[in-house]
Amino acid sequence: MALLVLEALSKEAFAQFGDVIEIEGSDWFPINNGSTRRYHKLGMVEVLGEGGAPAISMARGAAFDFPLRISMLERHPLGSQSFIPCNGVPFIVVVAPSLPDGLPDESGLRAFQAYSDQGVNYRRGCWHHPLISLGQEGDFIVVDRVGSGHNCDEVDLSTSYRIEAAS
Ligand SMILES: NC(=O)N[C@@H](O)C(=O)O
Ligand code: NI
Repeated sequence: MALLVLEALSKEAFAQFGDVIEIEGSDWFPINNGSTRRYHKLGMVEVLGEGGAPAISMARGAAFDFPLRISMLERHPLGSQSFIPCNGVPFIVVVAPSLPDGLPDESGLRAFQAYSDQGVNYRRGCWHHPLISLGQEGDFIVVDRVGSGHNCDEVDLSTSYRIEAAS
C-alpha cells in the first residue's frame, strides 16, 4: 500500500484545492465600533446549476484513527463544500488535482492535517475524501450547495494509500 505523507495545512499549500478557513494569519478589519474583528471572505461559496442554492448544514463525523486507508475520492461538480470544526476535533483532508479527462491525478494526491481551529472550503469540483474526523467524533459546520441536480461523483483510486501519524 502506497504511503501518503501528512502535510501541515496552510493557505498557501492548499491554494490549488480551495481555502483554509482560519483566524491565525488571516486579515481582519474592525466592526461594531471596534468590539469585533471581521475576518472577511475567507472563502467563497460556489453554486452552479438550476435549482441549486447555498445552505448551512452540520455534520457529525465518526472517529477515525491512524493508520488511515484511502481508496476513493469524491467531488461536487456543481458547488464548493466547506467543513468548519465546531467541537474541537482535528480532521484529515485528502485532495487531488484533476487530470485533463477530469479524473483525479493520483500523482498529485495530498493529505493535510487540519487542526480544530482550521476549516477548509473545497473549490467546486475539487477531488477530496469524505470527512475524516481524527480520534473522536467531530461536529462540523458544512456550507455547500443543496438542491436538484447531480452533485457528487465518486471514484475508486487505482490503489489504496496509507496515512500514518506524523512522527
Ligand atoms: N455530502 C456531505 O455532506 N459530505 C461529503 O460530501 C464529504 O465530503 O464528507
Ligand atoms: Ni464532499
